[in-house]
Amino acid sequence: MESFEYRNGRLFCEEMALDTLAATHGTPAYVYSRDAIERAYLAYANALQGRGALICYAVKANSNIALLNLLARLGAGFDIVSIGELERVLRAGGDPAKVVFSGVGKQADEIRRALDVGIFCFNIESDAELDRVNAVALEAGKVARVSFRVNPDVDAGTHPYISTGLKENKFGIDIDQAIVVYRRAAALPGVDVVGMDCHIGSQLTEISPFLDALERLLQLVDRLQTEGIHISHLDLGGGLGVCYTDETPPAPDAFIAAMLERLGDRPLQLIFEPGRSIVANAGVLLTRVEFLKQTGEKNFAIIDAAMNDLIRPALYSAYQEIIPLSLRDEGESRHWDLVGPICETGDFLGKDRELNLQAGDLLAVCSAGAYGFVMASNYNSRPRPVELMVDDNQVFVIREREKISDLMQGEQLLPGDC
Ligand SMILES: Cc1ncc(COP(=O)(O)O)c(C=O)c1O
Ligand SMILES: N[C@@H](CCCC[NH3+])C(=O)O
Repeated sequence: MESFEYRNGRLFCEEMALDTLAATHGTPAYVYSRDAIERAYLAYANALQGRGALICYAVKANSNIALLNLLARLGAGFDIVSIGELERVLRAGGDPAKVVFSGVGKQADEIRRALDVGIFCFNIESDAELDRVNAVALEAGKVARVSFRVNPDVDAGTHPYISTGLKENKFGIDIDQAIVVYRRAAALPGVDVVGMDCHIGSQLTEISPFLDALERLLQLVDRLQTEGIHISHLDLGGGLGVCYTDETPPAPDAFIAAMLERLGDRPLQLIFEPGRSIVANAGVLLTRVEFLKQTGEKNFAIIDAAMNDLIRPALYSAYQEIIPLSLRDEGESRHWDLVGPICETGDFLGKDRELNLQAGDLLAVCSAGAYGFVMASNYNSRPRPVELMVDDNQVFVIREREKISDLMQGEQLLPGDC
């Protein structure tokens, strides 16, 4: 996390000391570094320069409109999976002509809205979805540009819950059946077949599964070409991993170079849909130690952030580093389970972490920029945290901390007489 570093024992995000932010804005708090986000995006953009490629940031990873706006200003396109995500992109100044629409269950009103604003392409995931897109487009007097998400049946070597490119997964169209769907689509009047896409999983730390998938897709592109079905773009999805602890995923430029080498001079426009690799290490979750509780068995540090704020540890047993905002010379380190106040045994952000702790200490849960706030909930009626964006020595509140009154918004008591 290059944009986060210790200076004289205090953890900084760019030019802002994080303990100062915690004092001003409270905890738990998500903090993002503008510089880190921009650098991560530019790593892709620079590696693809001159190729006419589209980098469609996967909005699901972190959908705050301030962050989307930063990426839109750099020229990013967006990968969306719902109309809510599309409206965020539009609100953030994103260009609809650079939007791809993924997801297995697009609804008719979502398709209609996406057609209205003129998105780049629908990434279709089934035969039935093709019929729906075709019907909605005809009804609207439009032609939808479509790509088919092919499931290439490759093992991404990642956590089973975030692996998506195996035959047993719900995603995409079986590569062996895809040709039939392409043929059918080519004859439908409401769609224009332009692309092929895949996304084989998330947090991949090796290049080889991507290359395997690409190989299989290219064979299909060639086969379609012999039948007169011309594919003009190839969307290779997202999935590049990041370092949470000791993983060594390829850097975006090495990953892109490997893909480009395999593609050679084929006249295919390339699309990527990175999410995690743009934002994960650009964010931290700040939390405060409320109590230390030592049982005969274990040492628990009860913190003010919980599984509702960051669910990855509970959901995937994901490991995220937890570090102090201020380093301490005196006292001794012990092994702690860092647990939240929620009434669930699974409510932990870290287990067995060696830390020198006292009650009141401030901590940062690292690599929290992706799949952090977006997966937060109000479980146990806990307001969701504030989101802050640091830009050099300035800080901006990009989403206010929720208030207790927000929690009951839209709820109604039953009439007194029933
Ligand atoms: C279709 C699609 N594209 C892109 C992404 C982004 O993936 P990642 O955050 O791993 O880059 C996802 C999520 O896994 C996805 O489902
Ligand atoms: N939410 C997951 C990744 C899922 C990716 C979405 N397709 C995570 O936190 O790792």
